[in-house]
Amino acid sequence: MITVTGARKNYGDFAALDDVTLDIPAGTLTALLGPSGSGKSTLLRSIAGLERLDAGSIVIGGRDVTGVAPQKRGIGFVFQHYAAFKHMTVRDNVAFGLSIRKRPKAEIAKKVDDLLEIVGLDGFQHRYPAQLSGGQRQRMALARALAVDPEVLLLDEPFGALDAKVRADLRQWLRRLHDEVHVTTVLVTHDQEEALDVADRIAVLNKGRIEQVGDPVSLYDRPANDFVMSFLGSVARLGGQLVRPHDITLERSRDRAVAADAAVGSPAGVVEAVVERVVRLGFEVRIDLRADSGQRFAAQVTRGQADALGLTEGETVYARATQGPDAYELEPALAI
Ligand SMILES: Nc1ncnc2c1ncn2[C@@H]1O[C@H](COP(=O)(O)OP(=O)(O)OP(=O)(O)O)[C@@H](O)[C@H]1O
Repeated sequence: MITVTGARKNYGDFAALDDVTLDIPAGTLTALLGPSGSGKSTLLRSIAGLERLDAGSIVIGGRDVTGVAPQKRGIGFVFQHYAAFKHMTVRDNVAFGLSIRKRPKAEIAKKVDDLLEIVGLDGFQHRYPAQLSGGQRQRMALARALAVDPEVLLLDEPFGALDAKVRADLRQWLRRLHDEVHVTTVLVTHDQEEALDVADRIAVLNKGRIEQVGDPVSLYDRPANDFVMSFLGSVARLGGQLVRPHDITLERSRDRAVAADAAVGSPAGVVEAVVERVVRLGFEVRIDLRADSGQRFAAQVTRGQADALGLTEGETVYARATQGPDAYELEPALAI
C-alpha cells in the first residue's frame, strides 16, 4: 500500500501538486491519468523520492518514506526514455542493481535468466541496447527495475515513445506480467485507452488535484464530473446534458422518439437534428448531426442499426439519450 497524504509541490507560484491525497492498494496496477501538465509525473517522482514535497507525506508499506532517499525506498523506476548503459550487454544491464548490491554470482545469473524469460528477452542476453528495438529496450528496463525485488514499480509513460501497435502489444504484456508478479505498480499515462485497458484502478488528475479515483468501469459509467466524463471517452451535449455518443438513439418518427423518451423520463428530451455525415468505422457507424439549436454532436450506432435506419445526409432525425438522467451522476451544477 502506498499512501500519499496532503501532498503539495510548488514551482515558484505554481502548484504542480495541490493537496493530493491518494491510497494505492498493495498488489494493484494503478494508473495516474490526466492531461499534460496535470501533475502526474510530479506525483510519481515524489513517490520515488526524486522530488521533495513542500508539504504532506508518503508512506510505502507502512513506512514513512517522506524524507528517505530514492535508493532506500524499495522502488523500481522506468522512464519513457530508458537510460541503458550502452557499453553493457542486456544481461549486465539487468544484473546491474544486483551486482552493486554484491549479490552472489550464481544468484545473479539465475535471477537475470528468470527475468529475461518473464519479459520475453531470453536469447537476447548478449546483445547491446543499440541492438534492441524500442519495445525490447523498455522490456529490458522493466526487467532491470524488477531485478532488485522492489516493493513498488513506478512507470512514467514507459511506452510513450513507441508506435501505436507496439504500445498496444506492450500494454497487454504489462498486464500479464503484473498478473504474474503482483508487484504494486503505478503507471503514469495521458492515454485514457491505455489506462482503461491495463489498470485495476485509475486516479484522474487535473491541475495538480485528484478529480476521481476508481476502477475503470465505475469511472467510465459514473464519472464524478464533466472533466472526468470528457477525459475518459467521447461525449456529446444533447439538450443540455452530457451523454456518450453510443447512448444516443435516433428515430425517424418524432412521435416514437417522444413516447420512448417519456418512458425513460429523461430531461434531455428529444432533439431534432439534421444528418450532416454518416461515417462507417468498421462495425460502428458515426452519425454527425446538427441540432435545430445549431449545436453539432455525434451519435454512434452499430452497422445493423445504421442499416435499419437507412439515414442519408440532409435528413431530419430525432435524437434522445437512452441513459436516464442519473446515468452519469453528474454534479447538478455541471449538468448545464
Ligand atoms: N522543475 C520544474 N520547474 C518548474 N515547473 C515544473 C517543473 N517540473 C514540472 N513543472 C510544472 O509542473 C506541472 C506538472 O508537471 P508534470 O510533469 O507533473 O505534469 P504531467 O501531468 O506529468 O505532464 P506530461 O504528461 O506533459 O508529462 C507542469 O505545468 C510543469 O510545467
